[in-house]
Amino acid sequence: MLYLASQSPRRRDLLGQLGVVFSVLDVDVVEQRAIGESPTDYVQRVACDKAKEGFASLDGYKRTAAVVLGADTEVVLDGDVFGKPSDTADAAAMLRRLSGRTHEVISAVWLVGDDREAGEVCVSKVRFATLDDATIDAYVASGEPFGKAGAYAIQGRGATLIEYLEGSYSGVMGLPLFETARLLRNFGAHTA
Ligand SMILES: Cc1cn([C@H]2C[C@H](O)[C@@H](COP(=O)(O)OP(=O)(O)OP(=O)(O)O)O2)c(=O)[nH]c1=O
Repeated sequence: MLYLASQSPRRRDLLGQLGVVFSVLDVDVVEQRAIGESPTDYVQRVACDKAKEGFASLDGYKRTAAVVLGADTEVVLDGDVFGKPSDTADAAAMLRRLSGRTHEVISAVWLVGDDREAGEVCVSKVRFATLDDATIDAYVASGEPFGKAGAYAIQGRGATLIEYLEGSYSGVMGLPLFETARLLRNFGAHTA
């Protein structure tokens, strides 16, 4: 049985696109980058922690045949990791920094089974248009930035801020589907 350890509605929709049957587990992992931890190591670790916490939440008898998927997505600019904005000012500050620049979006997917684990990382580049204060304020006021790494959603109005994307659209949205499908296949997890 495949489980998705995530509260993100985007990840549910994206995993559904693969045609796999899965159940959702609610996990609540503390996302805190350790001192000296690289952005990639951090994203991988958090994805792995989510999958492990999901696996640990299963009743013992369900664990034998279980595969739990955890994922994490962060926006990285100049070595700084932008997670989900804490408030309006934080969201506006992130968008001001992303304005007119190219940043990376790192997404990791991790699978944890009874006695094994495997993961993949996907890095995409996103180029933002130069944004004036009025555009930033209006976008923040729309509410869309909240709950999204880097304070934008490529799948929403945020698309109007993006000049180009080099990489994986689904990866920026939170679950890189090419990598996820390959991982599930290699893991021997059932796909329909
Ligand atoms: C950059 C970007 C991020 N996001 C979202 C994907 C993730 O849901 C979120 C990054 O936060 P995450 O911590 O990766 O995920 P989450 O807290 O939403 O869900 P969970 O930990 O329960 O799996 O940002 C978009 O929806 N669109 C985008 O363009």
